Amino acid sequence: MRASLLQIAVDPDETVADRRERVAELVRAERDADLVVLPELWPVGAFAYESFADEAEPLEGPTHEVMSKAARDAGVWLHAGSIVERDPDGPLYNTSLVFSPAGELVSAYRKIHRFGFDKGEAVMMAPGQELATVRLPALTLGLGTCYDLRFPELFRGLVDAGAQAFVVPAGWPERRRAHWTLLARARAVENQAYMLACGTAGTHADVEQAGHSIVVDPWGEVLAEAGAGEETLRVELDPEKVTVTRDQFPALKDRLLGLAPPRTPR
Ligand SMILES: O=C(O)CCC(=O)C(=O)O
Repeated sequence: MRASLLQIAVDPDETVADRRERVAELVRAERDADLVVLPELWPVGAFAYESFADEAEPLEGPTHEVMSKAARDAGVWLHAGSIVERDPDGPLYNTSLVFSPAGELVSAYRKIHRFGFDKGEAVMMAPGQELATVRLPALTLGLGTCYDLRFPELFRGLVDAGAQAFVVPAGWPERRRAHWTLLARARAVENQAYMLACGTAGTHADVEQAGHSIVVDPWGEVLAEAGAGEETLRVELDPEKVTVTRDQFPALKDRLLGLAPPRTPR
C-alpha cells in the first residue's frame, strides 16, 4: 500500500483560497498513491489564532468541496488534514476530514486534546469526544491530531478499536522537534503500528514549524523523514508487517488492566 505525506508550507502571504487550490493540485499529482495525508490546519495555520473565527467553515464547507474533488480526481483515500470547523450550534473544533477515492467524507475526527493551556486552541475550540478509526481495504487507520501525540492512552484506545496504522496531522513547532520524533516512534513501537505523522513547514504567526514529517513502521524503524521545507514523502506500507510484529513479539497480549491503586502510605 503506497502512502504520500504532503508536508505543506503555510505561508501567511498566500491566501487560504490560493493554498486550497495549490494543495488540491499536489493531491492530484499523487494519483499513484493509495493514501494521501495532509497536515493539521494547513488552510489557516495551526498558530494563526486570530484568523480562526474568520476562516472557520462548516464540515461541508470550501475545504470539503475542494478536497473531495481532489480525492476523486486522484482516486485516492485522502486524509485532508484538519480545518477550523464551525459547528451549527456555535463551537469551533479542530476537525480532520477523511475522504474515500469516490470523494465521500468517511470520517470527521474532532481533535480531543486541545493545545495552548490557557490560550489559543485550548480556549477557542471545543474538545472532540470520540475516537475515530477508518477501515481502508488493506489497513485500519486510527486518527489523532498533533498534541494528541502526547497522550498514549488515546492511541491504546485506537488499537483496541482495531487500528493498525496511526495518521497524525500536525502543526508542530520547531522548538520541540525532538519531542515530535521521539513521540511518533514511541507510539509506533508501543502499539506495534505504523505511524504516519505529517507536519507543516515554514513560519506563520511567528512560530517556526518543525516540518520533519515522519513515517515509522510497527517495529519502530523510521521509513522516511522529511526536512524542514515543503516536501512530499512517499512510502510503501505492508499491512502484513503489523500482523507479523504483533504475532512474533506479542507484548500487547501482556497488558495488565485494572491494576489496584497503591496502598495509602502509613
Ligand atoms: O505538543 C506540542 O509540543 C505541540 C502541539 C501543537 O502544536 C498542537 O497541538 O497544535
